[in-house]
Amino acid sequence: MRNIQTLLKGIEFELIKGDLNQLVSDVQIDSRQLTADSAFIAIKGTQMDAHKFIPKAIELGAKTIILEDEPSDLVDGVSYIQVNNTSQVAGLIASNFYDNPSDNIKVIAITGTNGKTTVVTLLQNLFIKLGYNTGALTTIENKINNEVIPTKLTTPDPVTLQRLLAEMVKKNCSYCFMEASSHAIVQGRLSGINLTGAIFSNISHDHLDYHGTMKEYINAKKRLFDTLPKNAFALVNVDDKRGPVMLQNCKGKHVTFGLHTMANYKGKLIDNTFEGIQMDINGQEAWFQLIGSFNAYNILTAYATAICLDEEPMETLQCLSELRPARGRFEQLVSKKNVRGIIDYAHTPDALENVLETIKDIKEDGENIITVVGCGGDRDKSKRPVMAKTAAMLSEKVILTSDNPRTEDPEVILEEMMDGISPTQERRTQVILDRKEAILKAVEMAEPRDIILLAGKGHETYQEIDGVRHHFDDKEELFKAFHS
Ligand SMILES: CC(=O)N[C@H]1[C@@H](OP(=O)(O)OP(=O)(O)OC[C@H]2O[C@@H](n3ccc(=O)[nH]c3=O)[C@H](O)[C@@H]2O)O[C@H](CO)[C@@H](O)[C@@H]1O[C@H](C)C(=O)N[C@@H](C)C(=O)N[C@H](CCC(=O)O)C(=O)O
Ligand SMILES: Nc1ncnc2c1ncn2[C@@H]1O[C@H](COP(=O)(O)OP(=O)(O)OP(=O)(O)O)[C@@H](O)[C@H]1O
Ligand SMILES: N[C@H](CCC[C@H](N)C(=O)O)C(=O)O
Ligand SMILES: [Mg+2]
Repeated sequence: MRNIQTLLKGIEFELIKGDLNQLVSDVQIDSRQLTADSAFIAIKGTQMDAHKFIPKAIELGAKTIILEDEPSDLVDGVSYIQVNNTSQVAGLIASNFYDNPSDNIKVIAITGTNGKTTVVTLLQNLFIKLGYNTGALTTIENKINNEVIPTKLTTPDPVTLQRLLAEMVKKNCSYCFMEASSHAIVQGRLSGINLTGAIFSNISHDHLDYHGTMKEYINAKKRLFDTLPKNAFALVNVDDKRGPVMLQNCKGKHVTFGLHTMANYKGKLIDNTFEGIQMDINGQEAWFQLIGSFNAYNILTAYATAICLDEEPMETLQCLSELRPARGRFEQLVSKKNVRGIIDYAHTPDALENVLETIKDIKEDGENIITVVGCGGDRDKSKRPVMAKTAAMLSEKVILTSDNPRTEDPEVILEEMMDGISPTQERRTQVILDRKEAILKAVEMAEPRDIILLAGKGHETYQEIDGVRHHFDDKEELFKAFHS
């Protein structure tokens, strides 16, 4: 139990009614999770205004309400605290409730359109190898050492995030590596975290449905660096023209990496094969088990981060070279007929282009690429024709199929993808709505040595249709198709 005064440390507020010495048993932003004597933070979200749940919250036992708008009825025995922006202070309140966990664990957050999960996974596995208890918050799952905690978000909500950090501190973790999605940064899910470092991977077309314009999307990512403390490091990719933009108003220690630009950490891709990549990092050559030229960036990022955290260069390289890729990122299966299947989470135009370019670089003449791809519903519609066009430009054959339609009509999503296909490409493009059928068709069409790319769903083990997640796993379907 903590008293309200402790929870509000460092926050501007007004006590409308009640007692600041009141004890709080828990903090929640979701009225459905409330228990007796908890504090409810009413957030104005994108779908609804949680102020309407305040009466329900009190009924369920909330004794403290943190809000923006004063309600007409004030209930006796309940403390009402008014703040400017509940969404932005939720993390601070939760941090105070959990005893400011990020003062006792080094938290490093990575933002960028692509590569976050890969880098966080590399870093967690690297630091475990280096002997540390380490946590990781990723799109795939949250982890405390090897313990898996399932998640539905890339960056947890602000209260869950602080609770997870507190759990990591309890389990003696020295580090937490986490993804900071642009949604999370804008919604203040990271507030209350005292960051040790922030990383920028890259930025390209995504999430314009949410941010509106590329400028706003870039600004969202930049906010992570604008608010970084002086003693933290800011590690940015200077091959991306937005890398230097991230550093413009950043008080932290500026550190750069790149493959093509002068940087503190300089990498060079030497060889790129279906088994791995050979690269030079600051004058030292090493072999890595991740595939694809874009992974040279992810490896360089993990290396640079480790050195920023005072690890020894040779030991770091040695451990990195032993690591496997994250689930659903360029995972390969080869059939008896010698068809290569690749499962990859490319769900943005840039990722799809990178992964296809890399396959083209590695493959031999005469080997055809068959790409199976869809686009998610309730997500940036403007990606749809671009991703279809990219697939058609860089593959011999394309099957457009369903991804996670969520609340949208998958036929409409496919029509919007088809808008990106030119009349000449149409002859090499098929539309098969059922993803399982699409995968079967690709396998049926493939000749020995052809390459099938299943893009967009990577590690996901579900297909979300009308709000319901049905079991679906690209890797499982490909395996079955290869053996049927
Ligand atoms: C668009 C978006 O980002 N939405 C996130 C946001 O919810 P919201 O602002 O829309 O909330 P809302 O549904 O309007 O509800 C407002 C408030 O009412 C509360 N509520 C709601 C119902 C109820 O009965 N009682 C109650 O108290 C909710 O807990 C919330 O605090 O804040 C919630 C808590 O943090 C998130 O769960 C929710 O993620 C939704 C499910 C989502 O799909 N988000 C995606 C777009 C997302 O965040 N993606 C990024 C990754 C993108 C990437 O990897 O590229 C991520 O970080 O996962
Ligand atoms: N550094 C990179 N640059 C460009 N593309 C990349 C990079 N790393 C990975 N990719 C591509 O992006 C896909 C997603 O990678 P990853 O899951 O690591 O990114 P993410 O940033 O975590 O994505 P999300 O926004 O879904 O959390 C990969 O499957 C690959 O196709
Ligand atoms: N984190 C990304 C994942 C997209 C994955 C793709 N399979 C889709 O459903 O669109 C998002 O929420 O936009
Ligand atoms: Mg991710």
